[in-house]
Amino acid sequence: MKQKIAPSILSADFARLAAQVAEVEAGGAEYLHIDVMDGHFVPNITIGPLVVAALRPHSQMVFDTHLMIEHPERYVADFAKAGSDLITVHQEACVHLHRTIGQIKDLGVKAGVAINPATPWETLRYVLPMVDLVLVMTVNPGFGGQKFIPTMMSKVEQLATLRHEQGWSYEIQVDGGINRTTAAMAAEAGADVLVAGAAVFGAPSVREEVGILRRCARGDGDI
Ligand SMILES: O=C(CO)[C@@H](O)[C@H](O)COP(=O)(O)O
Repeated sequence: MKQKIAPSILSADFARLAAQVAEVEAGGAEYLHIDVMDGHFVPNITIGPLVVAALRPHSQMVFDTHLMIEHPERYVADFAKAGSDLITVHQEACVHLHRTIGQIKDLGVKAGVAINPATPWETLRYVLPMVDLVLVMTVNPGFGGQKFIPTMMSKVEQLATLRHEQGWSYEIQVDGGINRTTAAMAAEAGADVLVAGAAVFGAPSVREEVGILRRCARGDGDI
């Protein structure tokens, strides 16, 4: 299986954001992971729909918007209008998760659901048939450059098994601490989409690192 690579712009040089996005796209990244943080659900504050809309004309990648915000239902329409192709909300931030996922799909974009490290995947049991993506956080959300939590791989394995057994179609995404080593671990567990911030944007060649991570995920070594 060929894993998709989703560079996280959280670790990009924001003064050269469009150029950095172009570099990862030239490197073959399929998704652009856009981390939206509100200073409430997570301690950090990042960007809003204006930045998504500004980048949209510059890229053909799937705009994968990860909302780490409280009351995401208030903002999903703005992010869809700005050009997001996929909007992921946190289970922990949604009082009415089923309704919010339905709201995202009604906007004509793909819907994802994310879980923090302490959240069991079983909490998603009744929304798994309706989501396009499940994001298993492999760090506690809020910051780039944190250490991968390997025990999260059992969630990935169980979600992959359940998908197979039930004939569901969600992609499994991992996010946090993904590098040349952990990319292989996540792929082995069954992850389809690998988010990577520091590993991509901190690399000597941003463009080449996308392909290197993909090859590492496939077990082809770190060259
Ligand atoms: O959502 C988040 C952090 O909350 C991530 O998308 C990070 O941006 C990943 O960064 P690295 O751990 O790959 O540096």
